[in-house]
Amino acid sequence: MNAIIDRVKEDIACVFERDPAAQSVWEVITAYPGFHAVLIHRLSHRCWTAGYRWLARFISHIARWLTGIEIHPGARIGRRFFIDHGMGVVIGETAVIGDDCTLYHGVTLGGTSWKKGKRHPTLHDGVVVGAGAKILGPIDIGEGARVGSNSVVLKPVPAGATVVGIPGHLIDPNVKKEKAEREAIAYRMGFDPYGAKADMPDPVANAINRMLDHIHAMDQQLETMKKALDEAGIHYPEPPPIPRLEGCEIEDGYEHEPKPD
Ligand SMILES: CC(=O)SCCNC(=O)CCNC(=O)[C@H](O)C(C)(C)COP(=O)(O)OP(=O)(O)OC[C@H]1O[C@@H](n2cnc3c(N)ncnc32)[C@H](O)[C@@H]1OP(=O)(O)O
Ligand SMILES: N[C@@H](CO)C(=O)O
Repeated sequence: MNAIIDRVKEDIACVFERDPAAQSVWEVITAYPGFHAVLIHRLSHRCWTAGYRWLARFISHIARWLTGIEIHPGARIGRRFFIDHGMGVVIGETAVIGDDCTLYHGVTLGGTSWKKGKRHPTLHDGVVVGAGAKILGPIDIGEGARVGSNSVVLKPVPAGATVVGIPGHLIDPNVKKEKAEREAIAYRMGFDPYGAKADMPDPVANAINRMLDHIHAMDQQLETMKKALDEAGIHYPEPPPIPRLEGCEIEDGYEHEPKPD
């Protein structure tokens, strides 16, 4: 019994970690359909595994009425699972969800086949699935991966990756890094990197972009040379650290000044 209470406490605590709108424990207990759905699923799943299959289905059907969230009682769900908002979430029979996963409303963990057997996705620990996303088929979504809202994901996603779009494609971390760098430089020079329209080229931005391309090419050449020297066992003096501006935050290895509102 204590173990059950501890789990419920965890289910409540994780809402505060992942929803800035959460006000109080009383609010979570009384007004969070995702919390209700998970609680009822834990009961229906027990009935399912104990062989009371109709009862399990009936309980999950009642939960669907109450919350707008449909979780098949056969689905295996880990600890601290949070469904925010919840309406329209559908989780199939053979879905497996690890610990600390989060779903938003409208998410489907669905199948693409009419054959029995494993046909729904497996979400590893810490996966976040954005509103309206559909993950279809017996595919693995790796630990800590993020699925963008409204994506349709049909292929496995590696741990830590972010996937967006239809069909889902991975966001290239290098492209993201480069974008952050361009933004940081643009803000430092006092202009909005999103201000210039595509049909009105900005000569300053173009000049900076060309400089950045050049710096990237040099970076890559230096990396290749360092690697070759390392492989050949040739020692070289460590380069001095890159000077950082005071007060800047470092993210992804780049300096960021606070963005203007
Ligand atoms: C009431 C409520 O608030 S309910 C809460 C609803 N919120 C959600 O469902 C959150 C889901 N989160 C997302 O969709 C996020 O966009 C994430 C996690 C996929 C990506 O976030 P970040 O890693 O910060 O990526 P970032 O915003 O820098 O975008 C990277 C690229 O992906 C694109 N992108 C981001 N999200 C999506 C999406 N859902 N679909 C298509 N493209 C997307 C961006 O446009 C950008 O492309 P660009 O480099 O060509 O400009
Ligand atoms: N509940 C989350 C998403 O809507 C927030 O308020 O940010």
